Amino acid sequence: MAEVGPVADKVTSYFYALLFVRHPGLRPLFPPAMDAQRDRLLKALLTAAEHIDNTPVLVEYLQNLGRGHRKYGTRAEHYPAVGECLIGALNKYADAVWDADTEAAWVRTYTTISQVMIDAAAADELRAPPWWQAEVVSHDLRTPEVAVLTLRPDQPYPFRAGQYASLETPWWPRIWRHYSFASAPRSDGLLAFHVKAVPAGWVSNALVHRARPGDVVRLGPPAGSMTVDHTRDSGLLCLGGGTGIAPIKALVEDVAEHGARRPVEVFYGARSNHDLYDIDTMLRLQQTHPWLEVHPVVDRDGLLQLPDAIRTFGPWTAYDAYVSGPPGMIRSGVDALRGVGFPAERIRHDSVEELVASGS
Ligand SMILES: NC(=O)C1=CN([C@@H]2O[C@H](COP(=O)(O)OP(=O)(O)OC[C@H]3O[C@@H](n4cnc5c(N)ncnc54)[C@H](O)[C@@H]3O)[C@@H](O)[C@H]2O)C=CC1
Repeated sequence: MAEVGPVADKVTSYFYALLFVRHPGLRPLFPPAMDAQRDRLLKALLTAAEHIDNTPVLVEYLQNLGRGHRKYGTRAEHYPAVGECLIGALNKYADAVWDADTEAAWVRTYTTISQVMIDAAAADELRAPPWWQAEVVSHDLRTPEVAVLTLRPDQPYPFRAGQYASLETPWWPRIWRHYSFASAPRSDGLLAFHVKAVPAGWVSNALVHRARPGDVVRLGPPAGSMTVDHTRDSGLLCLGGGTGIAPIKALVEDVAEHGARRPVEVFYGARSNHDLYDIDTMLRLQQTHPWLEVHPVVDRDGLLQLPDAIRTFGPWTAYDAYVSGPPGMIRSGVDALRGVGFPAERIRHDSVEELVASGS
């Protein structure tokens, strides 16, 4: 991987060129514009390499990836074609260090990775569709850029509070973006998402400015491990920045449904009062649940940012932490939590790489 890093862009461009020339039938499985897709392949490889010594984490990551690939129409027989082109591209750009042993090691690695993905997809096929269709049943514009959407899936959609789904709109076929569920599973089966239209964000702009009740989107399977362990009785320290409050609200509902009296402290950060678009809901939840404290944190010209706020409260020794929001906030939130003594294994958040890829 060390040789590949500096020429990563070239490797991925060459890989896709090889793939589409040798296997033109696979082109329709990919989005028309390939820029974000190029990054994704490499991110997946780097994530796999990063966790190579932690088998359970790696296997779970790959299983999720395998299940998630069903919605693209990926089948088991596509994997060898991809592997052959990937190894062709690596060979070309890591020429200086490439020999028969290197090739054999990559073939072994790729075969193992793809087998885990293929097996997970096959197991998933027995219990879930590759994707769900979901109708927009309400669309509530909370600020000029933020909409809260409620969707009705065409069949039951099982998920856990704190997870996210990939979503494709009819206006940008084959372009999928991740959004966290903004509610715990509901008895009426409806799903809620908070979406902020970001500059040049095709999917987010379509969802905020174009989607209306009656429109139908597609959802991939649920993913993500920012979930509550109900076997523990530790408190929850939650940092939600901007639309990152969505999964935090879902976690609060989840704790409420489990009836446990664990303390939950929510720090809800925004750039201005106006951007605290869901504060009324959070304060209503606080009124209903004596174990819940909600602290709005509004940026003061960058002087007090959301992660700084946790230093003024505490101690947090009996808490697990949940962090959700823009990638920069997650990074500084994790730093701040480590700074006040949180061990890494008690901090949960979604992958920053996924968020960077999905923030549009
Ligand atoms: N599961 C998750 O982690 C979720 C993440 N998101 C992400 O949250 C983001 C929401 O964007 P906006 O509402 O525009 O947020 P924003 O840019 O308005 O920021 C929200 C809050 O985070 C703080 N913040 C932002 N950057 C920071 C940094 N580098 N260091 C410290 N604090 C920082 C701000 O001060 C503010 O309090 C999107 O990128 C979206 O993808 C949204 C939903 C769920």
